[in-house]
Amino acid sequence: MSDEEEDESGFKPVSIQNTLPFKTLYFQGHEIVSQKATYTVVRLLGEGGFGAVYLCKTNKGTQCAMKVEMKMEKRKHSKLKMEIAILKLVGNSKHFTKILDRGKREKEGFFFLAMELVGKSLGDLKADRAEKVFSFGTGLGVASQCLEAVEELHKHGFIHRDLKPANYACGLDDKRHTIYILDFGIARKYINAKKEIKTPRETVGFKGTVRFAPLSCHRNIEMGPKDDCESWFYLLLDLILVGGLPWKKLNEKNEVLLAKEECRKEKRHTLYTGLKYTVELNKILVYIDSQAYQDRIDYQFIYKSLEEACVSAGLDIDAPYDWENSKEQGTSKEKSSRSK
Ligand SMILES: Nc1ncnc2c1ncn2[C@@H]1O[C@H](COP(=O)(O)OP(=O)(O)OP(=O)(O)O)[C@@H](O)[C@H]1O
Repeated sequence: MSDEEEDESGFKPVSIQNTLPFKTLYFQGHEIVSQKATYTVVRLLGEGGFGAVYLCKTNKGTQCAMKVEMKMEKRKHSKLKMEIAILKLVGNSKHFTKILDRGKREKEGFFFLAMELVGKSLGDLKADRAEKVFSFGTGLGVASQCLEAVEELHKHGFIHRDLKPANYACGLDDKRHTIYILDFGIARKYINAKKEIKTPRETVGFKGTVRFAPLSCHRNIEMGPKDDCESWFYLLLDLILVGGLPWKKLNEKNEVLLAKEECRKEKRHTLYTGLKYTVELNKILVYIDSQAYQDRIDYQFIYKSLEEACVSAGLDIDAPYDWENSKEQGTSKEKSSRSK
């Protein structure tokens, strides 16, 4: 992420009036007042390295998710600033949460983003299942929507670089069949001001999550749209493989790289352990692996292959998802915090 990109965010914070220090936001009932609304913290939804996401209630009686990030002098790049820039750019796109409000508290040093509240993450939804994976039909249907979100992001000149089940969630109420993409903290612009693909840098540091990282990331090579597609493919397998990805139990980056490389050769079959309908899935991986940094992705080919895999299995890719068949509703971590 370059400084030039940070400037492109167009982030114009609105100052909010509140004098309580950042840490008190952790308490239920704490109020954040902006020019638009008063937000009351209901509960913590999740915490990251530099901030947290809260479930908030507005003075108009609606609910929203509020992401708060500490402003750190030493950090060059604000993750939240990047998230706001991307959400602004994609506008009302189906797979992205809408921005409701945003601002900055200069004195206490934090930024906030109030956004549309969504439901549980794919990681949490999967954990709710007895077998800890989705059914084949749900997995492929959900993965297809996950790719639509990535396609939209790529269309706007960004790559995500951290695709994984925890960074996607289902919607609430009548949006339970819609998948949302979250967390653009390490996204990168791969298109320059002239709308050309940026010249790849000679070497790039590791970014993202080891389990879902593409080969290029392990090898310190510049990532492009096809690398997001590779991470997306690991995500798809993670949603449906009962034993998880073959490198699930490995922690060391180089061991994981080796396992990913082996799955391209003699150990190909270990990628699909327990799956019955693998021809179309393997066709997708062959296609992704044939792409280079600068290539334009044929997303339609991938959607079509997913549909064909469902047809082979006698399933409808648009059928209701596993969680739509259960009555349970709720935002991320709600279940675990209720059961504590
Ligand atoms: N709009 C939203 N509605 C409901 N829950 C959300 C929303 N946005 C994020 N969350 C939840 O909040 C938690 C933290 O979200 P997210 O990963 O975006 O935060 P983060 O601080 O960037 O985390 P990290 O630093 O680990 O990447 C996750 O459990 C996520 O599902």
